[in-house]
Amino acid sequence: MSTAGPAALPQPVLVRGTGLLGTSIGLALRGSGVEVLLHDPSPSALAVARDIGAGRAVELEGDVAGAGAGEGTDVTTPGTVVVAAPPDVAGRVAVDSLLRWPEAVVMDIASVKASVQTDVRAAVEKGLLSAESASRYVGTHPMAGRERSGPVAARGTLFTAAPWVVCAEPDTAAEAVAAAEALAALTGATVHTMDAGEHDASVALISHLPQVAASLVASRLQQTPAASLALAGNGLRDTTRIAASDPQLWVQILAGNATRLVEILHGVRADLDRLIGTLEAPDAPGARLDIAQLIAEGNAGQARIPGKHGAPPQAFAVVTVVVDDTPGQIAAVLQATGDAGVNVEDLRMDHASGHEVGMLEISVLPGRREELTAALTERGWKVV
Ligand SMILES: NC(=O)C1=CN([C@@H]2O[C@H](COP(=O)(O)OP(=O)(O)OC[C@H]3O[C@@H](n4cnc5c(N)ncnc54)[C@H](O)[C@@H]3O)[C@@H](O)[C@H]2O)C=CC1
Ligand SMILES: O=C(O)C(=O)Cc1ccc(O)cc1
Repeated sequence: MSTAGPAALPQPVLVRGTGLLGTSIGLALRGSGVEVLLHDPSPSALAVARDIGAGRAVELEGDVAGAGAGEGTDVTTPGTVVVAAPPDVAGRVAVDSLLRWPEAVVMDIASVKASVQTDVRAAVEKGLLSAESASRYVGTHPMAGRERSGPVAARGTLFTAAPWVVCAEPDTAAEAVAAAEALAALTGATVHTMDAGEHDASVALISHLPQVAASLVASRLQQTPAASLALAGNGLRDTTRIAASDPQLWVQILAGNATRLVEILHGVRADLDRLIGTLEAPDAPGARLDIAQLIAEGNAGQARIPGKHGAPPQAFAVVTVVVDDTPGQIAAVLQATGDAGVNVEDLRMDHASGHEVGMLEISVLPGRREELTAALTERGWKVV
């Protein structure tokens, strides 16, 4: 857990790269009263970020192309630089920032950490940077995002209760670690400390494998007749949501962590080959047990995923209520739930295609299900 207070964040904070993440960081920091400067080589990305209130747009000295949307070359020296550029340029922008502002803490938020760290260390080896200068760099990664990119999709609440990894390496200055922890905490995130290698191995499994799996499943749907797709339920939606992600970003993420991901994919391939073999002869002795084992192993892995806010996994009971597809219905059900004194642990809405009704799924503590079902039924709601 972070111990750094807001004072540990040197201000102003300059965000370099005002896409989805950079603009969301700007919005979250502005919401906490932090002074934020913005820069992006794309004039439109910069102007949108500025216009939605993520900070003050600036132009950088020596940026010959000039972003054009800044309010003149900035003379303010940033106390902290957040590099929120795409992964394949994040290292270069981090080194450039360390050189430009010799006192500033420089952090990046790229999805893969070892490659950015390598770029910073290479600059030291080439004599471009002193080891002391490089110690002002700290790699970080907020584990929050969206399937969409660009500043228009940005949200100041994106990081609320999300994990934010801070890679404290032996050669990272304590003030840089403290600044990163303070920034993450100011956005509402929860700090997790690990080194870059441990981070990259972790995200290969918890982020990069799910992306590949979602893309592989969703790619099967390209030629599927509309009549079949009309039957789709939450299973398909849950397993393919992130298949809508930006290909340009994911090319860089997967290529940047390829070695670690390939190791995991070999394991997946072995399991897949075994499943295919089993299903080719489903009546062979032991085949049913093999299938049951696969599903049970999935149960065991799924049960280990922590709940919201990093809480231990918890099974909630779900109360499903049929609501008309008209304004105010969800609010009315939630009001009735509150009146019954039952806390909503989670909520989702499901629409049956071709029907004017929706299914509101209210997750509650298992011991409260009967009570809520009775209370809602008594108030005239249809609980299924
Ligand atoms: N999209 C996601 O869900 C998450 C992304 N990240 C990381 O955040 C970073 C930004 O990703 P997004 O905001 O999603 O991408 P994005 O595509 O929405 O924004 C990237 C921005 O960087 C700008 N840019 C390009 N070259 C630049 C340079 N040399 N200097 C400064 N800015 C430059 C682009 O013009 C663009 O506005 C990436 O490193 C990504 O790995 C981290 C967590 C989640
Ligand atoms: O939408 C989701 O569930 C994600 O997992 C988004 C995401 C994408 C890239 C990252 O580096 C971190 C998080």
